[in-house]
Amino acid sequence: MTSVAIAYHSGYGHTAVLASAVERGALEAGATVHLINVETITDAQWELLDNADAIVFGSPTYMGTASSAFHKFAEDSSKRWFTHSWKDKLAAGFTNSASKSGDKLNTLQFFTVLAAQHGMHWVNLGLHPGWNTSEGSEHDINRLGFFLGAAAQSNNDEGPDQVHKADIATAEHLGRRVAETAGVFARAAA
Ligand SMILES: Cc1cc2nc3c(=O)[nH]c(=O)nc-3n(C[C@H](O)[C@H](O)[C@H](O)COP(=O)(O)O)c2cc1C
Repeated sequence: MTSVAIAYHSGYGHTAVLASAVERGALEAGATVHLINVETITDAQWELLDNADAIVFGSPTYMGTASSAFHKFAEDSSKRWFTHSWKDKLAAGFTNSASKSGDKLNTLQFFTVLAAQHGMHWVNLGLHPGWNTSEGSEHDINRLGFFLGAAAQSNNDEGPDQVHKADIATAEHLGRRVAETAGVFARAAA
């Protein structure tokens, strides 16, 4: 069985809803999943990351990049960088912000650079863009048309219970895809 860890931060709960969706998707695909809030990460949870086949990074987009709590986690991960202990794990990512764009791409790109610094292999979203034809709608999966990872948009005046269903479905897809890809890598290595 493959192991997927989700290392995420959420200041106000919206990104946490997406983290749970990634978890559901990975569970559906048969992985063992560990959901880890990086703001309160413990030594035991660092070990779960060390033992995972894949780590999915998740953060809200704050001021055009990942949150400061996520950046602290990224800096703290430099201890693993020294020993290359996350090398050849899979990595993927998701983010959420109030605006349709909101500069979320920069957050996903930051995750890819973090993954590359660790020598990890990036798993992209693997979906065509939704909501980009006359017959498309905001209910399409991948409605915001990202490729690098799962991106969500949550209105500033609504709570986590209103996170868009299409964005939740997109995050579930990412979880499934990461778990399935981890299975492919595990079989190839066996
Ligand atoms: C400090 C701060 C900076 C933000 N910067 C952005 C931004 O750059 N782009 C954007 O679209 N939304 C921005 N937002 C809105 C958040 O991304 C949005 O409220 C998101 O749903 C918060 O996720 P969370 O509930 O998981 O913390 C910002 C919010 C805060 C608190």
